[in-house]
Amino acid sequence: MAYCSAFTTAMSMAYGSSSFTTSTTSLVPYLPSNSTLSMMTTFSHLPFRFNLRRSVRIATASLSAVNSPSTSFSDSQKSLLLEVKDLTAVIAETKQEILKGVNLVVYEGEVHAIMGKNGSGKSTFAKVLVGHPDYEVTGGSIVFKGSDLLEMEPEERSLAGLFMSFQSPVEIPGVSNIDFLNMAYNARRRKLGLAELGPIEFYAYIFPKLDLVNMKTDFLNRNVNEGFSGGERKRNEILQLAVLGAEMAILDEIDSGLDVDALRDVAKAVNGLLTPNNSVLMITHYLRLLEFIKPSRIHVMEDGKIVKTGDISIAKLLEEEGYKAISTS
Ligand SMILES: Nc1ncnc2c1ncn2[C@@H]1O[C@H](COP(=O)(O)OP(=O)(O)OP(=O)(O)O)[C@@H](O)[C@H]1O
Repeated sequence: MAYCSAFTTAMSMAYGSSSFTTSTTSLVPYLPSNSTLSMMTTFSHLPFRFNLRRSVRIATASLSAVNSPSTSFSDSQKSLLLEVKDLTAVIAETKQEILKGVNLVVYEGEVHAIMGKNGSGKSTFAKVLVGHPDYEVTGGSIVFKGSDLLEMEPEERSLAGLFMSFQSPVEIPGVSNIDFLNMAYNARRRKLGLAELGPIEFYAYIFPKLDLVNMKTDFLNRNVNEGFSGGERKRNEILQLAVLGAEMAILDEIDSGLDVDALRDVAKAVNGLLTPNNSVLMITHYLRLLEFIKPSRIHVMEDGKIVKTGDISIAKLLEEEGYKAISTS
């Protein structure tokens, strides 16, 4: 399937010089277009190509769940959110197979954790879910909210409610955090037919969310991720999630590089964002995160496949005995 190359080609042909190259940041699909940002911005070391104006147009629909009021529900009312069947994928450039038949089912309101040795394919799986162009899907299916995710461009996937926090969030020089979030949030409001929030109203909206991730207000005036420590970047990712929302948040090692207080803050923030209607898929190496954000299911990935699924006891076993305790090879 030439999904990724089709994506890259389509973006280049359709948007040519007004597109820009940026990285795998979770906010890329929400980038707004205004006088500050509509200039072409090039981060030449990074792979994704997106168009600012188009990104705004498509960023405006379904980022809703986190910001929607919660409703009470029981297990029998749960809806299927994500169904991955026999997913195989290769590195686009080398055709090396990384995912070798991943199966996963996630219902609304569930928290799933993926663990696994370094290099087992966890981040690749997450990136394939959001349509990263480094990978080509060669088989299997991904259904998200009843739609074929593989038929959607990366931006459409975020429109459909996927959010990904990457292991290494990127900097966006020259763009302040608050402007970035305000414009992205307003783009969504425009699409929903709601009045935009001016700077003061937006500040009132975002202020309690800063508390959620225990971030100082100074961070709003700093350029996106510029000079942020590893922990601050992670908090900033969760702030973005809190502002924009998602029906499925994919969090790739949000615990890496966090001190114990920051871990508690980030976990508390994620827990605060959970509703019966949205789900979290988190990749982690450590039990400590799972003690803060309680997963419904834990999956262990090995050599591009999920080889074991269970409850928190899996993480405890791994912590005590390492991967040899459950290795299939
Ligand atoms: N774009 C790429 N180019 C080359 N190799 C890649 C690429 N993406 C993934 N790989 C390789 O695929 C394998 C799986 O990588 P991946 O990042 O998915 O592992 P992971 O389970 O997330 O590892 P970790 O726990 O160390 O983060 C690794 O051997 C990695 O080097």
